Amino acid sequence: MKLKFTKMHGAGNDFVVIDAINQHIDFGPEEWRRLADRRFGVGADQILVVERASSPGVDFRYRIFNNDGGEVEQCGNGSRAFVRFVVDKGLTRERSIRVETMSGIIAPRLEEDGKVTVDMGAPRLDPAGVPFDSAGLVGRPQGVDTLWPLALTVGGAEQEVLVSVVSMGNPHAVQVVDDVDSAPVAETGPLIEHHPRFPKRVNAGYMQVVDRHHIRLRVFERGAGETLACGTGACAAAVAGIRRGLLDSPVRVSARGGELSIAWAGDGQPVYLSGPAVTVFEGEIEI
Ligand SMILES: N[C@H](CCC[C@H](N)C(=O)O)C(=O)O
Repeated sequence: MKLKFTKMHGAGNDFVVIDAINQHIDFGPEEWRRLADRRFGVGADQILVVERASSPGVDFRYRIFNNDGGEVEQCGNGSRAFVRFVVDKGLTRERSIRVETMSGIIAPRLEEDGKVTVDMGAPRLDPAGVPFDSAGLVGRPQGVDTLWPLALTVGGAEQEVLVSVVSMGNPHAVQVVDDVDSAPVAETGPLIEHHPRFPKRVNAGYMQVVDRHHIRLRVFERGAGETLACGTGACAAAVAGIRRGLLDSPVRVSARGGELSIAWAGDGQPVYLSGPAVTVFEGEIEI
């Protein structure tokens, strides 16, 4: 079939966005994976599929597929691209939208300056909520957060990495590093992503604290590898840093692809993510 799509990015985290309201899409994981492939398809970190909502009081539903074709619960940068898309396509006249995702309702808002702020909902930090298997592990209390030791085998040598586990609807394991540029993201990112203690795999965050209101962040994403920015990863890192007493809200997050801003008022409160959403080109592909 001929498929119309829009190529977008949020701070360098790139997407293929599909209008599934005006196009009938009946793809499986293989088609999503081929569409996201950077050689055999259009290429993107994630595919975003825009549908009419099925629940009352909600405007849209959007589904998220990683580069590996797997459907996932949440995408922070994607939620901003989604808003830019539905406004630019005239699918809504609203600027504040309630949208249903696999992990619940989020509320993005298109600001006058073109940035988008998203109420990403409240984080979960209990292992069952992530999901994370903490059986037999002794957590290391750090402030009001707990650090969990992950045993990794890197180059044949055993090492232990201490991570905060946070769910933003999707799972994150965040560690503090001295310098993100020299952090072993390529070596340990895949090992953390596939660690047996994360039954649904996990996004691996590497956070460098610049000051109490600023971090540098790299994320090896579940199902996509290292991306230039990760919205939910930025939320998870800011939450972990605030709970550990290392950061104060708001937190400026410098990713390799651009700047994001996170605000969080503490336990049980929603995390607000702000940042850019850019349309790169429109296209059509036979798939
Ligand atoms: N790789 C993520 C989904 C995309 C999240 C990221 N692109 C964002 O902006 O939040 C996962 O498997 O949970």
